[in-house]
Amino acid sequence: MWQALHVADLLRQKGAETEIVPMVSSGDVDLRPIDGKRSVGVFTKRIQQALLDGEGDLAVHSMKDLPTERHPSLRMIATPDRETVHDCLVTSEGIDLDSLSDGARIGTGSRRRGAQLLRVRPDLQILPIRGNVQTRLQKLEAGEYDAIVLAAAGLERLEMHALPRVTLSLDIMLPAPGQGALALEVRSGDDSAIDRVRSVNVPATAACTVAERTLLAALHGGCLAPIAALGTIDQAQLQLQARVLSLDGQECLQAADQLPVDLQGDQCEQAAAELGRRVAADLISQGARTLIEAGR
Ligand SMILES: NCc1[nH]cc(CCC(=O)O)c1CC(=O)O
Repeated sequence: MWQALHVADLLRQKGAETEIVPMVSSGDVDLRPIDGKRSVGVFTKRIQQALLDGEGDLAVHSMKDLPTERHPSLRMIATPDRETVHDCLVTSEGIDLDSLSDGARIGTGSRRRGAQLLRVRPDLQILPIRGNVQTRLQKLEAGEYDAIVLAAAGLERLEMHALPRVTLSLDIMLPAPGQGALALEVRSGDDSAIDRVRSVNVPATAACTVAERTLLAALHGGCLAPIAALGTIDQAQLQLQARVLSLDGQECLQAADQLPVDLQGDQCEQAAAELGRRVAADLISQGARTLIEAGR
């Protein structure tokens, strides 16, 4: 809801009025453990169906929840400003990773988060957790876990500034492709929506996230694999760093590369995609496919 209202606000600044159509996704209500096929697209499918059925004209997704395989009748056409990309450790005391007791119970259903934590703290117990941010916080509070890992973006959007949490550094926890960014999707061919929605696109965010998502797609990992990637722009250079891990964190392949981009140019997203493919190829040459297969 926050994200939809935010996009409505951005569109209003560009002179376009909108109406919010609230919806509950299965990711909000299905609390069963994460499982291969069933868990792909749980936060986005319901909303995409509403677009296809004409219940709405614009879908607002968390980009990291949106599978990379595109629907033939839908188009992701804009990526507004990005929130913080980091993950953070949430505990009742606000302690850091080093201060967690030996064998502490960590709630995360994300293989990417679990593997990166185990890489630096092999003693931790990684336990499944599901639901939206509020549900996960309730489970922490109830004592089911000693800590949980959440995206800073979600907490900042929900204005949970008082929540005891520490930011995990990028050396320890590289984010999911698209983390902190929004994906705006419309029906392909809906030219009036496309024109208006394009006006809130931020080219720098689009370039970074295209690189991250192209890498993810090239690895055929799907959104559940232990794959982390982050694109950044510094002095007209687009940089992409990425990691593929074994589930126990004992193996960790890393790659990074960069190329010059012209954010005003119309070739920018193609260049970003090229960078994503290049970094993916590097990881594949190091054996990423085997790690990803083993982690299924
Ligand atoms: N999988 C749920 C989800 N989807 C997007 C966010 C956070 C906001 C974002 O990354 O854009 C979250 C919660 C979390 O991972 O902590």
